Amino acid sequence: MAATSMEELVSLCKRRGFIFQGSEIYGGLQGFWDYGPLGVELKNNIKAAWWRTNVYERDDMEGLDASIIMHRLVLRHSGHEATFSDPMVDNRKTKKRYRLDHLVKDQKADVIAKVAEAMGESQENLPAVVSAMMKDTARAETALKEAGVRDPFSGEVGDWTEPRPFNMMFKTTIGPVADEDSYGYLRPETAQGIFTNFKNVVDSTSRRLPFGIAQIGKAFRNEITPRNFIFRVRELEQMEIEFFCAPGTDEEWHEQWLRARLAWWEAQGVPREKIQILDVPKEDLAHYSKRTYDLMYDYPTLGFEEIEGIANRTDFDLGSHTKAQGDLGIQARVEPNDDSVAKLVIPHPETNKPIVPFVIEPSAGVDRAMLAVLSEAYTKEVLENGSERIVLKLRPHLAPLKAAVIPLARNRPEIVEKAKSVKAQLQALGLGRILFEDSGNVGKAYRRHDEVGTPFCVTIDFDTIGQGEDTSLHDTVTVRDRDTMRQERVSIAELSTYLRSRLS
Ligand SMILES: Nc1ncnc2c1ncn2[C@@H]1O[C@H](COP(=O)(O)OP(=O)(O)OP(=O)(O)O)[C@@H](O)[C@H]1O
Repeated sequence: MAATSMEELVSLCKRRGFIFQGSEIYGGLQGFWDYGPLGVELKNNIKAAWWRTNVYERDDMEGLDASIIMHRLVLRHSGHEATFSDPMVDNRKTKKRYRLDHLVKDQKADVIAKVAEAMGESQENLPAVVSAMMKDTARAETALKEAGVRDPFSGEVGDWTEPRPFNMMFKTTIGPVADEDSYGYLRPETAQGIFTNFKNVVDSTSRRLPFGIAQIGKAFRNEITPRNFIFRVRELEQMEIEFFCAPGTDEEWHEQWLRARLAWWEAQGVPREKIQILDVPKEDLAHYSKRTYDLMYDYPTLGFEEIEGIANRTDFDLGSHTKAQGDLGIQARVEPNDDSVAKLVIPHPETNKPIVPFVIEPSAGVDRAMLAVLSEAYTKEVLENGSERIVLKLRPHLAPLKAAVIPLARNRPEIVEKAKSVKAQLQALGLGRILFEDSGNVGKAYRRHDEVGTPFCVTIDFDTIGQGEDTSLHDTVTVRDRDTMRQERVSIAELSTYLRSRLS
């Protein structure tokens, strides 16, 4: 089972401390979210699972953590200054601003058909319609008005401007003097830090082709209309791999990474049938891409939307950032670069001649991963007594809390002390966070831990301390399983092995 609406996820996340609105006590800041006590654990677990699979379990990968603020020349030569933009349109009446493709997509079918017809494109191919609008913006303005495109804010037909490109990078001044040259950018993707460090990593690790560099970190995009909870945010986190290979082997590596990434999503509880592979049509490809597979996950309420892009970026990036471009046989069309001081080459595995390698880039969003994982885990069950329970059936390695240790009576020091010592014993296993939970009401604690996906609740009672009716239960605890709700009596001596085998 999975969540059926975004609202139930939003509500659970707020109620249980996964995700809060950023700057909430001052009215909130649109497109920014804060991860609460359980959110930070789930997020860390997702990132750790990704790092384990893509760095530790492979022999052809290195890790990196590059800085967020980058030299403006990096983003100039990457192409972002010129092209990292979304089409934007304003409604003069409401002063609201929209991303053109989102605005058109959200209209009624007959309105979309009229816009498409005016632009001479098929209504089935929205990217083509939008691209035609950006090529002939005067015609686009007329098309928006004549088709009766409504403003989602007011519900009324808008007085639309000509659409224009809006650059999504956040600019910031660096240092105490704000002059023309003292600005940099917050990176809009982590990838550029990998390209600019290519030579450093090769020189310091003696890597040869094929090999990759992995990075997890924040990226910033001034999205025109951030929306749908953490699906489209302005401060996001990415898990990116740039995998370098010899030209001619790129297509095979692209396929291999597609398979590897689908397997990873499945291991996080996101089943194969909930992901569609979009082989992005040639006309919609980013300027650097030879081919891109977008993995589209079936989000509640939203439907199939991108969770990860796997792009063949050819030799465009390193070719754009290298010096001596003319000597290197670069295949992509790159802009001249007179600023770079490094030659970004590596020996060809067969000829040993220095080449600019091709790049395969699997790029996934942490926030969108979190939403998918939460959505898949979200389960509503009707119990035998007719009551309903919400349970997050997260894979144990992702669960924010691995176990809760609950003293049955919080006013009995022997029970509380025993519970604390059991908590310390389990915490020392290094499986993740174990919670000491003395809220007093075991039934309520079970409910709460079902909702946040804690795989096991361990209860310490009078039997545990040898004061129950059955003295043979001395030094045993009750372990309740989240999914089956079955309770088992387990001796404290065996508890570590019991939990370790079920949690790892
Ligand atoms: N604004 C955002 N909010 C949350 N995650 C994002 C955002 N933009 C990108 N991502 C994540 O980063 C990944 C790689 O970024 P990429 O540039 O390929 O996205 P994109 O094609 O611009 O996404 P979209 O078309 O949805 O704007 C995406 O698959 C997504 O998981």
